Amino acid sequence: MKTVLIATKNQGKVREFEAFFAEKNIQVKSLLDMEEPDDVIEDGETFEDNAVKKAEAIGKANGIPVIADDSGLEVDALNGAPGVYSARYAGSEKSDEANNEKLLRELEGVQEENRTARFVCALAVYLPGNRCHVVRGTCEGRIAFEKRGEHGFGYDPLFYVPELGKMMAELSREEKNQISHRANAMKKLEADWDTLFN
Ligand SMILES: O=P(O)(O)OP(=O)(O)OP(=O)(O)OC[C@H]1O[C@@H](n2cnc3c(O)ncnc32)[C@H](O)[C@@H]1O
Ligand SMILES: [Mg+2]
Repeated sequence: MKTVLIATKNQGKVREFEAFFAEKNIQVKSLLDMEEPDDVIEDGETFEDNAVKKAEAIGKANGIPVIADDSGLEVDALNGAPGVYSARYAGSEKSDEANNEKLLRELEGVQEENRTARFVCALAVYLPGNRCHVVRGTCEGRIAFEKRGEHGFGYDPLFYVPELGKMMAELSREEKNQISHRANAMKKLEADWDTLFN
């Protein structure tokens, strides 16, 4: 069976990629399966910069096809914050709980109609010997006033998806994988699938 290495240490992302690739009969590995993966410093100005940096560093070190995901949340009332700083919004220890609390604090007093936001996902594909290919997917929504839902990860309990009338964290993995920023980025890669993994 073909294998793709996802250059991430985020278990939530890994589970979503496993569901995507199960359909294609491609096995998913991640940095969580490796003993001492290289640490890649995410100091890019854009999601794309960081995704390419992660994919190239891990791909070159291992000599196999790699997909890296750099993602985050852009909130309009906060001028696009937390953006590329989404993982460490509330501090260097990367806590989803603390990030969500900070987001609610920063949006105190902001009315529902002004709480528009989007999830963004840049996916970079590295194939040995080739230059990285990068795509972007987004998902539009609104930041709620309190957390709801048990599924997903990260900012999902605060992200309301108007077209479904539910929070992202209220969607099953299958439902999220139809509409998410990651799903929309994966759809853009689909066209290149045959060349990427033949
Ligand atoms: O860099 P890797 O190892 O992939 O893992 P990470 O968790 O550090 O991932 P990022 O650098 O891409 O930071 C993404 C941030 O955006 C959040 N995020 C990304 N995708 C999300 C999703 O589908 N739902 C909720 N939050 C998400 C996530 O919780 C992080 O806080
Ligand atoms: Mg990261």
